[in-house]
Amino acid sequence: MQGRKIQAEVLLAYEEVFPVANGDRQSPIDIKTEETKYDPSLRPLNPNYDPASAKIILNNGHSTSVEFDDTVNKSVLTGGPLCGTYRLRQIHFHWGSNDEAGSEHAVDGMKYAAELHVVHWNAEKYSSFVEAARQSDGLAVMAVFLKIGECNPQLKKITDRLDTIRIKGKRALFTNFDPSCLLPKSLDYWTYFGSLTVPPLLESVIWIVLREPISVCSEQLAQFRSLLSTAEDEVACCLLRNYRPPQPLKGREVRRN
Ligand SMILES: COCCCN1C=C(N)c2cc(S(N)(=O)=O)sc2S1(=O)=O
Ligand SMILES: [Zn+2]
Repeated sequence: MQGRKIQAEVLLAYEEVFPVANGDRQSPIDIKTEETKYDPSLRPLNPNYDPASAKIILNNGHSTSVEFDDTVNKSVLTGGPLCGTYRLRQIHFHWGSNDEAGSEHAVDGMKYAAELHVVHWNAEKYSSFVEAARQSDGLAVMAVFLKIGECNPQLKKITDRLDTIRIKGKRALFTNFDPSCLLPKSLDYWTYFGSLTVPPLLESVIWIVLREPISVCSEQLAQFRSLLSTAEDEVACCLLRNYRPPQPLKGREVRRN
C-alpha cells in the first residue's frame, strides 16, 4: 500500500507542476484500431534525411538521443498529415524494465517492447524549435514500434555506442547516420493531435505512428537499460524504464492513410 501512496503523491506533484498533464490532447494514447478513420486526403510520408546532419549521441538521464543539425533544411519530413516542411531535431527511445512492455503508445491495449521517436519542428512557420514547441502545429513526431525478435543490425549502430555514454550528461560524436535506416518497409501510419510525453508535456505534437514495427532483441534492450539515470557524483541507478502510460483520448479522432 505504501508504494501506491508514494506513486499517487508523485503523480499529484507531476500534475501540480504541469497542469497540462490533465489537458485535452495528451500523449501517448492506446490506438483502438477499429475506431480509427480512413482519411483519403492523407498523403504518403516523405522523410528526406542527410546522414551528415547527425552530430552527437547523448544520455540526458531520461533517454538516449541522437541530435541533428537543425540550422538548415538538410534533413526534413514532408507529406503525410503535415502542411509544409518539418525539420529533423533528434531521435530518442522509450523502453521498459522487461521485454513485455516499453512502448508509450499501445495498439488495442497491446504494448511493444520499445518505441523510437523521430522529432521534427515546423521550420516553415516558426523561427526556432523553442517557439515551435509552444504552437499547436509546431512539432511532428514519427513513432516506430520496436517488436521483440531478431537483433536489429541498424539499431546496433546506436546500441554499440551506449557504453561510451553510460552516465547522465555524457555525449559523444555521432555522425554519418541516416535515421531512415530505422524505419520499417511500410510507412503506413495512424495520426492524431497530441503532446510531448515528457515534461513540459506541451500540446504541440502532430503524432505520426507507423503501423509496421521494426525488430529489436533482448540483448539490445538490455543495453538501453544499462544506461544510468544518474550523474558521475551520484549513486549509480540504471535507466530501467522511461515510458509514460497511455492518456485519455478525450474525444480525439485517430486517422489512418
Ligand atoms: C521545449 O522542449 C523541451 C525539450 C523537448 N525535447 C526533449 C525530449 N526529451 C523530447 C521528448 C519528446 S516525445 N517523447 O514527446 O517524442 S519530443 C522531445 S524534444 O522536443 O526533443
Ligand atoms: Zn519520446
